[in-house]
Amino acid sequence: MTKPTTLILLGGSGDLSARLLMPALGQLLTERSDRRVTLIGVGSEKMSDEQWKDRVRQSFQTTESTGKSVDSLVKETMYVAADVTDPDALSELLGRSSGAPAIYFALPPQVTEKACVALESVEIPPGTVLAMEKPFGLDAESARQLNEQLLRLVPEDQIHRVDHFLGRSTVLNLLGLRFANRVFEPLWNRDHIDSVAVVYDEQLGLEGRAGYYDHAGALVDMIQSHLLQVLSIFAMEAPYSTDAADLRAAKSAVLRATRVRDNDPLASSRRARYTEGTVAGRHFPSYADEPDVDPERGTETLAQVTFEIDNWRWAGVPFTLRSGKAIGERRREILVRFKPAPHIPVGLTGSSEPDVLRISLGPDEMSLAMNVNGPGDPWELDRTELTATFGEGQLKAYGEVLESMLDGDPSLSVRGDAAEQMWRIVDPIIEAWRADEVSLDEYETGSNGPASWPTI
Ligand SMILES: NC(=O)C1=CN([C@@H]2O[C@H](COP(=O)(O)OP(=O)(O)OC[C@H]3O[C@@H](n4cnc5c(N)ncnc54)[C@H](OP(=O)(O)O)[C@@H]3O)[C@@H](O)[C@H]2O)C=CC1
Ligand SMILES: O=C1O[C@H](COP(=O)(O)O)[C@@H](O)[C@H](O)[C@H]1O
Repeated sequence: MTKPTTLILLGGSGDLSARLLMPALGQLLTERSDRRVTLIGVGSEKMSDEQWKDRVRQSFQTTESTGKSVDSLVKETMYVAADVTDPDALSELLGRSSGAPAIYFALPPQVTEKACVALESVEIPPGTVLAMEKPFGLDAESARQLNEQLLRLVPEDQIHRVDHFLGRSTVLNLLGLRFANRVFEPLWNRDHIDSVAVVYDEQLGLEGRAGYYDHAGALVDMIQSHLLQVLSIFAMEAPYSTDAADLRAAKSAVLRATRVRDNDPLASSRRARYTEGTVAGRHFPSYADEPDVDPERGTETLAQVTFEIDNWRWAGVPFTLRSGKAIGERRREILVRFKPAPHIPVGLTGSSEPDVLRISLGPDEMSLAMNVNGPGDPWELDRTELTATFGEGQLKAYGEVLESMLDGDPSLSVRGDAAEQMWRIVDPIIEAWRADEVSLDEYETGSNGPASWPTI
C-alpha cells in the first residue's frame, strides 16, 4: 500500500479541476488500487459535501474510474468554502490534513500569488508539496520573484511547476527513442539534421476561456510552456538517469542555450488570429467577435517562432515551434528533416528527397519517410514510410504528473530556473508584438493558417 496522501485542491470547484485534474486522479486511482488519497476540495463558492461528492463522481465518470481507492476517496472527500488568500483559512485547511499534504493551486494566477503570500504567515508541515499551474509568472522577472517567494515556503524539490506535456507518453517516448537505440542518437545533431519543427495545431477554439486566453494568446499558452519543454527534451544531452536531478539539469542546459533565431524577433516570429468559419463541424465567429474578447488587445490565436540553440550539437539548426487554434488540420508532431544524402550513386534515379522523421505527440506513433529501391525498375528510388504505432500510455498526461507529484518526485515538473529561462526566451517576441513590430495576420477558421506563411 502506497503511503496515504492528502491532496488539497485549491480551486476544486473550477474548470481545470473538473475537466482535467479529477478525471486524471480517478484514472490514476483505478490503475493503482493500493494508493490512498484524501481529497479536500476548496473554492470560494459554498457547496455541501454531498454536492461536492457529486461533482467528484461526475468527473470520475468521464474516465470510468472504479475500484477500492476510488470508492474510498469519494467516501471521505470533503469540500471547504474558504478564501485561500486568508492565512487563517489556509492554516485551518492544513490542520485538516494528516501528515504533509500536496497543495494544488488550480486558481487564477493573481489568486495563486496572493495565496502564496498568505502561506508565508502559516506553519507549513515539513514535506508539504506545492503544485503550481501555468502560467508561472508573466515574464522572466515575475517568474524570478515567484520562485523566490515559493522558496521561502518549501525547498525546490517540493515545488511542482506543472506542465502536463511532460506526462504525455509520446513526449516521454523521446527519451526511449533517442537514448535506448543506436540508430538515432549518432545522427541527432547539426551534421545530419537540417531543421526541426514542433507543431501543435488544434481544431479547438476559445472554448469559453476568453478570461484567460485573451491575455495569454498562443505564444504564452503553448510555446512559452509546453512546446519549449518538448524542445528541451528533444535537444538535450543524454542524461545519466531519469531522476529529477539528471533530467532537469539536461533540459535546463538546452533552455539556457536557446534564443530567438539571430536574436531577431521580427524576422523569426509570425502571429495571426482566426476569422469566422467552420472547423470539424463547429462554426466559430471571428476571434475578435468572440464573447469577452477585447479585439484591441490584438491577441494571436496562431503563433510561429523559429529558435536556435547555441551549442556544439545544434548551432545553425532552426527549431520552429508553432501552435494555433481553429486550424483545419489537427497536427501534433515533431518533424525532423535530415540533410540530403551526400552523394547518390550515378545510375539511381527517382526520389532523392531527404529523410523525414515524424514523431507524433498524439496519437502514439511515428514514421520515417525515406528512399528505397521500390517495385518495378530496381534503379529507380521510390519514397516509402516506415511506421510504428505504440500503445497508448497507461495514464493520462495529468495522471502521470499527479502521480509523480503525490510521490514527491519532481522529475516531471519544471525546475525554477527553467521556468525563468522559458520566459527569457520568449520575452523579446512579446515585446516586439506589443510594439506592433510584427503584423497580426488573419486566417479563416478551418484553414491551415494564413496562405502567405511558408508551409512547415
Ligand atoms: N481550464 C483549463 O483548461 C486550464 C487551466 N489552467 C490553469 O489552471 C488555473 C485555474 O484555471 P481554471 O480552472 O480554468 O479557472 P476557473 O476560473 O474555472 O476556476 C478558478 C477556481 O479558483 C477558485 N477561487 C478563485 N478565487 C478564490 C479565492 N479567493 N479563494 C478560494 N477559491 C478561489 C474558484 O472558486 P469558485 O468558483 O468557488 O469561486 C474556482 O474554483 C489557471 O492558472 C489556469 O491558467 C491550465 C491549463 C488548462
Ligand atoms: O495547456 C493547454 O493545453 C491544451 C492542449 O493540450 P491537450 O493535452 O489538451 O491537447 C490547449 O488546448 C490549451 O489551450 C492549453 O491551455
